[in-house]
Amino acid sequence: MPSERRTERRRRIEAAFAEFRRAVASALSAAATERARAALAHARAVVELWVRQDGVDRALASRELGAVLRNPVLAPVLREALAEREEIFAEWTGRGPAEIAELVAASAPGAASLPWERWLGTPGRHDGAAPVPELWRVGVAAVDRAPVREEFPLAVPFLDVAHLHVSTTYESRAAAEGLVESLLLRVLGHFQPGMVQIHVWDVGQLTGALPGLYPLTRAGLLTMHDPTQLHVLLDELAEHIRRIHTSVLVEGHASLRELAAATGQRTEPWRVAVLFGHRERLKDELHQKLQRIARNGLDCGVHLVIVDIPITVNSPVETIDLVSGPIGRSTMTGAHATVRLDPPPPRQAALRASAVIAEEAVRRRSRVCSFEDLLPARTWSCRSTTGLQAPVGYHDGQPVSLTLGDASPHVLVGGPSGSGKTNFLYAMLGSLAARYSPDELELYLLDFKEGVSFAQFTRGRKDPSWLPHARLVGVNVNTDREFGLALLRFLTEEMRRRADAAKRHEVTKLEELRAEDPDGRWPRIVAVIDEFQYLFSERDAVTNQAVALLEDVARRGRSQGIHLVLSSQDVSSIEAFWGKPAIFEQFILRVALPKARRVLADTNDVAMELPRRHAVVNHESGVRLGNRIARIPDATSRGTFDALQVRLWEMRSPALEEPRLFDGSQIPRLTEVRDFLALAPGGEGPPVALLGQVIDVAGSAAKVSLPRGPGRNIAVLGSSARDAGSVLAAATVSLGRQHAPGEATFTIACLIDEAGAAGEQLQRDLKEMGHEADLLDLDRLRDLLADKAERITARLSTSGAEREPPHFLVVYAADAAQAVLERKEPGAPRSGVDNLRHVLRHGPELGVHTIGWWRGVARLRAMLPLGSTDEVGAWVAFDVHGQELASLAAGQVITWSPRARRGLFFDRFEHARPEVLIPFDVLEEAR
Ligand SMILES: Nc1ncnc2c1ncn2[C@@H]1O[C@H](COP(=O)(O)OP(=O)(O)OP(=O)(O)O)[C@@H](O)[C@H]1O
Repeated sequence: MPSERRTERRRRIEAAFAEFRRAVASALSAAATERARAALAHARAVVELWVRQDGVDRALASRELGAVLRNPVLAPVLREALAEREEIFAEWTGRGPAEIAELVAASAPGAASLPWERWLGTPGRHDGAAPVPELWRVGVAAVDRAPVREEFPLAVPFLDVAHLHVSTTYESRAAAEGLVESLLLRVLGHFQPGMVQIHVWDVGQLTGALPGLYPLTRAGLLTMHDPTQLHVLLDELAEHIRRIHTSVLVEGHASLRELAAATGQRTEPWRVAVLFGHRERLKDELHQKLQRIARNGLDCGVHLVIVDIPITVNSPVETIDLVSGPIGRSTMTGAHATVRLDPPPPRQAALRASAVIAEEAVRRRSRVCSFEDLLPARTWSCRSTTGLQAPVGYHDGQPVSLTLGDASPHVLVGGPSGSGKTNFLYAMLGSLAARYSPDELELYLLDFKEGVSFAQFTRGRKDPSWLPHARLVGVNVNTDREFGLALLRFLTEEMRRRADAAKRHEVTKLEELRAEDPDGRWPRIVAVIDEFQYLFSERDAVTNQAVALLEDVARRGRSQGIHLVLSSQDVSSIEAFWGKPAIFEQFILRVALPKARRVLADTNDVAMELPRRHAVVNHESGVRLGNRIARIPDATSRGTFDALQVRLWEMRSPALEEPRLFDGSQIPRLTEVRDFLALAPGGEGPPVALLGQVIDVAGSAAKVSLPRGPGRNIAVLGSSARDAGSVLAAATVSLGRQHAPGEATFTIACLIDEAGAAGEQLQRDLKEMGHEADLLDLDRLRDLLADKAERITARLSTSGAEREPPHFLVVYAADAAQAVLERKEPGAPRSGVDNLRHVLRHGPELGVHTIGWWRGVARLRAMLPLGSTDEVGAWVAFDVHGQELASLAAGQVITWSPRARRGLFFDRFEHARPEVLIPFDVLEEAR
């Protein structure tokens, strides 16, 4: 039945459809659940992403996201985010802010971080020598996402380490000005007035910025610059940076900070330039100038506070971006902390404080700076490794320093008589001596002035103190230019010693040597020669030698830490100086006193206008750009240098010896001379006769060695019985000191009455030493010579004759015997003169040495074999002119004009040329 089948089919179809719908429905419902699940997961993932992106606190704070987050369905996301944040901040919460607060308190002491109520109104005390605060407080900050909002102080690095860049919105500009004013008040409150100078430039206005600081303008501590003249300010700053590099940072220090750390003093004030812009880029040229200052300023104490001037700089800059009023961000705290600036001190308090600082600055500046002001807070705290630096005067209350080092090794000081050169030298020496200990600095001081202006440095009759740094002090030397040569020779010798030591350590400079040999004693040496033109006062050998030595010291002293200070009243006429560029070019540092001529460059006439008691200190070879004018305090009145000297003297090491004194007016005592005291019987080598003192730094004796060999006799020439007697006595007594009694024979012959007393004194002296000493008259001398000549002949003809003890024959006024000795006695083989010649010629080989005084060169020659002078190997001449002496010095030209109490000494075995001798004081002394 077809219809039943149809029905059945339909039912099956319907069932199949029903089944299909069910299946479809079921499939559809499953898909919906999955979708809902997926949607929830997606929603949570998205919310988590937002939370992670913005931070849970920001997300909760946001109206939309906050509502979403509070949906219970998303609770796990919030829970997890909060837990995670707690975990992340666990280290920070409670501890972090406290640690920062501690750090700020330590790095920003006093006015650098304390609330203004604690310090504002009192001028700062720090002079810049102590470490500068590393941070300066500007406000507080808090980490945006921290679970607990905890504020911590925000302090920024500033002086010496970073510039500050502030950018504002329209509504936060006032807050930025408050920030700058507060920061500067902190800086001004920390340092002594004058140590910080502020320059303000505001593109929009001539005045108006930083009103709380206005009173500072009175004292020149704040300068408002013309809005149209930014380039002038930038040029000034650039020039200042250049000057610091060329005249202050000259010893290899990279920055003023490093220099202050090395030397213990800060001589240059900081300069802070505050620039207010209006968010527009500067013109290229200005932008580049500013970039250069930013790049180089920090090392030279030049700091920028830039407000609203877009600039990219390649040097440390802290940035504060103010977004709304005092709220913003800083590079110090990063992108995740909000900064809130401290409110600035009330205007009236700021004005009062600025007025107090200005007053103090004016007071300090107008106060006549005293010698005391030149002295450092801590005596002997500076190191001279890289150079010497010391203030010598003041300009506007700021110290003006002088630097001796690689870049400015030597100083030339000039000024007419009475202009204050001596006073300047005292100020300089006092300032140096108070800073550097005697292990860091040695002084060699020579004064060619008539008078004794350097006598202060040595022990005096009333004042037993002496300057511990002084190793040599020369006074009354104006007639003996050789003292200058002696000093220069000593310096060249010392340069050689230092160069040798440097070579051994494979270095080239003193600075490196000190690093390689930290236990060695390598002080810098400052050698002062006052009125040095005396050295070159004649066209003679002394001048030539002085020029050569000076050139050497000037050129090589630089690297060996040896510095010359040459001072003169008339520098202009010193031909030997200006005619030798190799010398004067080394004198980079020039000091000109009022009306000094030629000390500075020819076109620089500033010294002509200089008031009394001032000096121009110029570290740039005298060019105008290098002028620094300083008022020099009184350093010579009682209670100034002398008081310092007593203090330093009391601090000296007990091992330190007194300085050697060159006193041209003093005659050295034989018995006090080191070389004499060192003599004793049984010494090694041949006996040595001491004739007097030569002019050298060691105070050495003029020595003649008397080995058994030809020519070893000594002649003293001249008419002065006193001087000749001194040489004869010194030679004989010193020989006596080297022989035990009986080991040598002494015979004294006194041929004129004038010398009688001296001969008798010498005999007594020898006897006191235990020696046999005959005192002969002319007749006995003739007999002795005859006898000696015969014995000498006999011994010469006997080979292997026994060695006899030495015999010293001392003859006063030997020429007086000529007439008598020339007479030939009947039956005698030779005349007395022949015998003398024989003794002079052959005696020394057999230990018979004659020490004789002849009252003139011709008189000596008359008693020597014709044409011969070989018998006289060593001589001292007193009032004899140079040309007469040529024959006794192998024909060399001798320029010598006799001077009172000075002899010329020559030992042809030892010397290339004669040298000056000071006879000893040998009288009235118990030996
Ligand atoms: N800066 C100063 N403050 C106070 N007194 C000073 C100062 N400079 C110099 N004098 C005084 O002026 C006088 C002359 O100074 P000083 O002797 O230093 O000059 P000088 O150039 O060395 O002169 P001369 O070459 O004639 O010796 C001295 O009495 C000195 O005390």
